[in-house]
Amino acid sequence: MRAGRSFEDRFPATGEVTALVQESTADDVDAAVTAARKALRGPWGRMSVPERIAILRRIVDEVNRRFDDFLRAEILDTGKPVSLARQIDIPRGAANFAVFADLIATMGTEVFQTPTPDRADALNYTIRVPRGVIAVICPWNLPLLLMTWKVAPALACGNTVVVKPSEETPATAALLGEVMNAVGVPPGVYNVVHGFGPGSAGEFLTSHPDVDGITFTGESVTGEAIMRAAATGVRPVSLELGGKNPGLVFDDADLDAAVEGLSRACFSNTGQVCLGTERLYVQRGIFEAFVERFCERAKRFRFGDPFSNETTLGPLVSQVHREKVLSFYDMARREGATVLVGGGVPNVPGFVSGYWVEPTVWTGLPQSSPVVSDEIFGPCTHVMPFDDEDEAVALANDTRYGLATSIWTRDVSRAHRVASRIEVGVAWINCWFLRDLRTPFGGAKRSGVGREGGAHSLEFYTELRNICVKL
Ligand SMILES: NC(=O)c1ccc[n+]([C@@H]2O[C@H](COP(=O)([O-])OP(=O)(O)OC[C@H]3O[C@@H](n4cnc5c(N)ncnc54)[C@H](O)[C@@H]3O)[C@@H](O)[C@H]2O)c1
Ligand SMILES: O=C/C=C/C=C(\O)C(=O)O
Repeated sequence: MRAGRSFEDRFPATGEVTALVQESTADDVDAAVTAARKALRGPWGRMSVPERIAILRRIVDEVNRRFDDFLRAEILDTGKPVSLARQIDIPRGAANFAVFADLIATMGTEVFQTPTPDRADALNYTIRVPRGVIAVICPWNLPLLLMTWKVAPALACGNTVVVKPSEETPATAALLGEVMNAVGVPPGVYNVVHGFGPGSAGEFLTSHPDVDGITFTGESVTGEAIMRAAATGVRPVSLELGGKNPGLVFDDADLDAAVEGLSRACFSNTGQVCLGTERLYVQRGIFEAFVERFCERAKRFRFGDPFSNETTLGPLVSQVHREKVLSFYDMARREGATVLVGGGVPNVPGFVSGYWVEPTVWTGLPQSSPVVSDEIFGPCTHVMPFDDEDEAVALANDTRYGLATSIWTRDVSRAHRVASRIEVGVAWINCWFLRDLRTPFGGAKRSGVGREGGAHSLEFYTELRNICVKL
């Protein structure tokens, strides 16, 4: 790192500055990309697949050995409760490397025997080669999980990476660098640059001509900017973007399970999950009963010290994000919503300057309200009744986004029928965020481009080369 500006990293539960982070300059980004290119041509590029797999497995072990360091860093950056980070963020950070080590160990490619006029035939076979230097641009909501979700398949496939974590959550990407060094990942394979988007490290990286592909998770408008940057030089992108995900509850659903599952979908990680639910549609016959129980459940979340096991809901990630979420809380009120739960800022003793907001449930708004159509990314949801299946599907699909849905019914036929009609990349039936990392993951419509997960990740992280040999 050379001289440049620095920026503050804050603990969202108190607003206290926990670190000063050096902002990478255009020269730093260039040095990182150059190092990544050089590493491709060095020992990493010549390494056999079993050797790479062995390194990936050592990464898993080292992340697990330093579990508590990762846990603490992630909590200080995000403010999320320790119970959540211990169960989801850090284990998944390690698991991502294990899954792609397994995948790459067993992947085959296709072969065709092609008839020729002399009847000797030809063989067409396909090999996968690394795409090259991959830029990995990450959001702040699940920093380690979403970063390793991209870095693991990139490295498994033999690429090198330059990672730009979110400016809100820089710590675990830096810690992972220590892990890479400790387990013998060659220099230049995993690089981290820090900073913001426009006019900073994000833009420097995505517009760098020696980057071969860009994988991004974040907001849809940022995805558009990144796609424009990628157009220069015709670089491929993989985009996992925003959502306004619908949850559907039919009148034959297991109500207890639906209330529990959807309360996680709406509120866990303080609503800052791209797959989370911000629109609930409930069949009219059970509307009152569902809403009553759902609101009761929403009131049971406990704010407090993110490091305490008792805490089930943390603050939002930043003051700026809190202003955005609260502006939607105001708008809902102005537009005449009935506020069933929350709608404001809680008093959290000992943490009064943290970025807290209450879990919030509204009814009574039309589909056209921005509260019902725009991604808020907070612990809030609007609930609306529907009469039949066709109406539920139409309401669910009435959106620019298409990331995920969660459907609750005991009617097996209906469950499959509805899931296949909702325009999303990921449909869950009687569950939410039940992830099998071998499955395709991504969004339809404005929620993204491409799919990552299992073998689907290879579509982005490798280039296919077809070889035709005349026999
Ligand atoms: N589909 C998914 O898998 C998924 C997963 C998690 C989050 N998200 C989405 O992410 C959003 C929340 O995350 P966020 O606020 O960090 O997103 P964001 O788009 O504001 O920022 C994401 C990253 O992009 C960088 N960036 C911003 N502008 C850039 C530019 N012009 N060029 C290059 N880089 C730039 C940021 O610095 C950050 O690292 C929500 O919209 C959420 O739905 C989607
Ligand atoms: O906020 C979005 C959460 C995305 C989750 C994943 O990408 C995953 O589970 O791999």
